[in-house]
Amino acid sequence: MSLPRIVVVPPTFAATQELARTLAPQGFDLVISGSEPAALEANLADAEYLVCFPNVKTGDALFGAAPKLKLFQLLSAGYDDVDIEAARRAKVPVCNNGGANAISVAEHAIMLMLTVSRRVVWQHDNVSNGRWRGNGPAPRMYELSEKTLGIVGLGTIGKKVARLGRAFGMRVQYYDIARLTEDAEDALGVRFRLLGELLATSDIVSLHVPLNASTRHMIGETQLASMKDEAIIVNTSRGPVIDEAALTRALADNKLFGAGLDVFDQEPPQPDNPLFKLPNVVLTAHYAGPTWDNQIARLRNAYDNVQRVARGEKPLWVVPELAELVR
Ligand SMILES: O=CC(=O)O
Repeated sequence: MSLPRIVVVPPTFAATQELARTLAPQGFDLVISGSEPAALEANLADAEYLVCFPNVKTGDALFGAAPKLKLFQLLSAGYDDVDIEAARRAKVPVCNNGGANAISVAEHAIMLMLTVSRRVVWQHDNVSNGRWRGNGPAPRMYELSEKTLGIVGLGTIGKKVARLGRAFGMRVQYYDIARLTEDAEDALGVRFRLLGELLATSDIVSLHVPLNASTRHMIGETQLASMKDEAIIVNTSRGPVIDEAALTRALADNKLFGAGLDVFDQEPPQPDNPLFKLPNVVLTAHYAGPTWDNQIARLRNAYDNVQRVARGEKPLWVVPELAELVR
């Protein structure tokens, strides 16, 4: 009898492909595939499980090529690029990585808060170009301690950011469509605020919402204008959650102290993106997630879910839009 097939589409790094092999559970036929539709669809013909990133092009063609598919297991937290309606038609549950990257993304968010508030890029540029502290007066720099951190989206990642923020001595407030119980808020040390109140009263705002129709451009010109003059905004979620043009204008006009951005409207951004010229931004290349520790953690979670389904159990971390498929 042939073994159940898992198709894994890892990122292109050779080392990660090796990791995908090393961590794979026994008792399965493991196929490492590229993401090009033709090759992938050929590999999917007999596959019961697909483990991949959302850069795999989903749609009726992909699900049609995989008639035995029981689980579409993402290595990512976000699933905004996945064709959820096609998955629903094919009756295949889509699962995310179960919070595997919460630590890496939360640490990255804190790193962006620190590098923006301490003007690290300006300092590095001066020191490494022989200017030591620069030619003019030093810009203002801030501590995190005693500042108010506003977290937008208190899921697994947002909660981790809250804990780290508390460890830095910050007051932490949050906005989410679902409010915690008062006991849970007390245990985490956070206070609920409506979005408008949160934006107007936070020194640092950190975004941790999924991208969907209600979060696209949830931070636009009006919301940016309502923020404190010296506020910092950090985005490690998805670029389109912020109106990038409005943010660029606010930063250029010094309406905000600065921004730390790991995600952009378009990735990679165009070479003439005006954000590149601004002194008050720190930009990273959508690298908040993929630490090596996280590559391991998310493959482990993915394979655990595969084994769960293979045992006849329900998968964990099904995206809410498809919850009815596993009821
Ligand atoms: O962007 C990264 C992820 O969604 O995990």
